[in-house]
Amino acid sequence: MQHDTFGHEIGLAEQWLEKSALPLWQSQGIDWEKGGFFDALDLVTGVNSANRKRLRVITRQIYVFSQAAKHNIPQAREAVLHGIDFIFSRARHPQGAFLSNFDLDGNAVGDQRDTYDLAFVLFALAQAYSITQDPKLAQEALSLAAFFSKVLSHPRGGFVEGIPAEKPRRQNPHMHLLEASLAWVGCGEKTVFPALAHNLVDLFKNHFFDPETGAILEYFDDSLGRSGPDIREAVEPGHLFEWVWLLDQYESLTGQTVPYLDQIYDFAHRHGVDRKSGFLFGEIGLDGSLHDAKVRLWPHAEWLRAEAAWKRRHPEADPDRVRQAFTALWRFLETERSGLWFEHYDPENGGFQKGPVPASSLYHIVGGFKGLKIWE
Ligand SMILES: O=P(O)(O)OC[C@H]1O[C@@H](O)[C@@H](O)[C@@H](O)[C@@H]1O
Repeated sequence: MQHDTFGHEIGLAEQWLEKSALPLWQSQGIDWEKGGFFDALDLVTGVNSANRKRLRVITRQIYVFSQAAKHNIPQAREAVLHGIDFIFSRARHPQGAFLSNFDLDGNAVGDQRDTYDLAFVLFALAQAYSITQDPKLAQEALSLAAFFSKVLSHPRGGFVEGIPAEKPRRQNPHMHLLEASLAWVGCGEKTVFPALAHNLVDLFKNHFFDPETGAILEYFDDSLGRSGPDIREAVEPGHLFEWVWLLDQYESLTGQTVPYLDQIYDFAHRHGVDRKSGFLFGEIGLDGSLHDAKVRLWPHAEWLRAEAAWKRRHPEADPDRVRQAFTALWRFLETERSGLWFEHYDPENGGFQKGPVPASSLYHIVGGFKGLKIWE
């Protein structure tokens, strides 16, 4: 039915990406001279406003430009190779894996190897592999996966937070590791990554997911339980939708069924959406109570791709749910300079906050829009 194909939204998304965001982030967001990508652009001038570089952003921008390269956007492939070059030449740690933080010149700052960021390295390698088929990228991914299992795995299940291993343990790095594993499954890897994906979904089922409510908890103790004074009972609606999308991907890539997906989607809708503003809440409790109404852009991009996946799973579902999520995301993009965005919304403090525009969110926006099947 034409009415449900979201042609209007797809048109807006493609136009925003191709005419505004990608040209701007290509000209202002890549440090061709000193390597890597800039961490944030100024909301008004559109030039770099950060004094650091981060592995997280380098890897996420590799995803953005890989998607753009598949759509033949000029210089996108070069941007991907530029990012990969930074990871291999500047970020490699002598004892294995990759460092997280750098100064503007690309010199390492500190010694941290962060599990969340390393999951994104695996993800970025898959993205670059999908456009180059370079076997070196697959070898690097397999050796990083071996580092995960030999060095980062936690004796009580899952993975430590990094080296050094911070507390509390979180579902978040595991979620992104599942995303990375599925990206490699999508590239045709048949042994290491399908097994890792199954292992992570088991972990999800046994620890992160709360079967009584349909919620997903964020923080855990050493045994991935929830006891101890430091373990906050927090649920992030953005992550609920992110898991809906990921578990849908897991089902279609592995053929396994995930019976509790509907429960998560229902919990997210029942408690995660602020009916007054039309945005998601930043954080809620296990009982659905409001913890924090302040919210970032990225949860809305995850909301959009979850709704788009949901509509494909349930063709009879109300298409307005997809439009509602699109509208929420779109409102973050309505800045004076198209291609930039407001990152923070605070309903108690004047709505959108006019701060620096973090590069880390472009990955979410592209992912959200791709959920609508743009560029296909
Ligand atoms: O490092 P920044 O830019 O804050 O991004 C980090 C944030 O990214 C998002 O994708 C989510 O995974 C959040 O849970 C995370 O806190």
